This record gives sequence, structure tokens and C-alpha cells, in this order.
Amino acid sequence: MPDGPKVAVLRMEGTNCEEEAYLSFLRSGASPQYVHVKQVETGKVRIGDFDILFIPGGFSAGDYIRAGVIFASRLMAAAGNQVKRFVDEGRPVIGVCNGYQVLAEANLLPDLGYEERVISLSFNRSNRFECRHTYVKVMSRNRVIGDLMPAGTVFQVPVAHAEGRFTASREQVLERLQEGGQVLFTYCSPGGTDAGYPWNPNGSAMNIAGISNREGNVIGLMPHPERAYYGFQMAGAERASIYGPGKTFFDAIVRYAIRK
Ligand SMILES: NC(=O)CC[C@H](N)C(=O)O
Repeated sequence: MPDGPKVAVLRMEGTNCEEEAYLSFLRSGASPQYVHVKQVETGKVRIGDFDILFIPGGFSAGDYIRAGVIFASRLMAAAGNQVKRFVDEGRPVIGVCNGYQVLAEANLLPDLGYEERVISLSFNRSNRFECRHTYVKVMSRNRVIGDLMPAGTVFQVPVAHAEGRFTASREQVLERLQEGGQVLFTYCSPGGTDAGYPWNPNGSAMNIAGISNREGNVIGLMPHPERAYYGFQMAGAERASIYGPGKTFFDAIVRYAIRK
């Protein structure tokens, strides 16, 4: 086990991407550990003891009520203050797919100061589960991934979700996210231009694939970088490379945690 930053890979019943996430962190030099939300609830494990909090994808609690809502309420009821302190101290909190839904349900995103929920990840406009490769563009400079993934970077990455359509309850939310550099990833064509369906797999407003909090250390994204760590996981010409862009993403998070 490398002596790198300690990562809590949080899971509960129905999480299904924790192994790829665990291995991605391990291969990028971190020291990951699986943490079940029950261990947080019983006080056996403290979120505050880690350097990185990662919430992986899956079908937590079977997506009952809404995807991510049960996971979010269990986490925040058990350790809301710890998680908030973690965020305030600038430590990275990363949610992928169901993990992103958890961050939105926990109101850790979009972090615009509203008491009420102003964003949601709703059912895909196609009304079906979309599971395939997409292209994503980095839209802003982010303190966690920015050194290795600067704005303008376009990369291929798979999606696999039914509830990924980013919506905001008012126009002002979208404007504020854009102005504050919080729109971190958008879906695009392979050439990096704006594109509708099928490149935007879910009908997200402004093609949004992922956002960050204002400080940039809480990141939620719908696509799965842990499924794009190696070239063999990619489609088309990208298959020829040894590593995929997922490695860059995890390398960047680990480097940020070391620098901190
Ligand atoms: N891969 C995932 O994390 C899927 C998230 C969620 N279960 C959905 O379908 O929207």
C-alpha cells in the first residue's frame, strides 16, 4: 500500500463503482480505504481522518425516492459537520455519477448560498438509461485538477446513468455557476464543440456534465473517470494509448492532496 494521501471511498448498499475507484486511487499513488456509511454512523470511522473523500457511482439504496437522496441524508445526518469542515479546510470531495447525485442532494453543490435546493439531476430527457462513451470538455480552471487538466482539455469518458439531466430552478443559478467558474465539465462533440443529443446524453442545461463548489475543492461529475483509467477501456482511436484520461483525473486529485 503506498504511503500516499488517505482516501475514504464511501459506500453503502447499492454502490457499485467503488472497486474501480479504489484501484484508480491506488494506482495513482494514494492510500484508499473502503468506508461504509454505517461505520461513519457508528463512529467507528471518522471522515475527518482522511485527506480525500470520494463518493463513487452506483445505485445506492436502489435509487429509491431519487438517486442519491438516501445516501446523502445518511451521510449528512451522521457526519454533516465533519463533512462541512472537510470542505472548508479545502480537502477534496469528489462525487462521480451517483456520488455527484449525493453531493447535489446533500446541498454541498452548487454552494451558491441558497438554503433550498436549486439544482437537480433529473431523469434523462431520453427517458432511458444511457450507457456509452461521451466526450467532455474542461471549462474552467479548477484548483484540484487544473494543473493536469487545464480549461479546454477534451477527453473521452463513459457515462452510465438514468438520472443525469442537470437542471436549475432559476436562470440566475446557471449564470452564477458560469460566472464563478463552477461549470467544470460540459458534454461536447469529439471535436470539442457544443453539441446536443447524443453527445449530451441526458439533456443537461448548457450541456453541463460536472460542476464544482465556489472554492473548487468539491467536484461532482456524471461521467466515470474510473472507467477510463486505461486505454483498453476507451473506444475508437483512444484505445491505442496505454492510459486513458481517467488516470490524469486521479493523478491530479492525489497531487492536489499531497500539495495541501
Ligand atoms: N452509474 C451510476 O452511478 C448511476 C447513478 C444512478 N443510479 C442513475 O442511474 O442515475
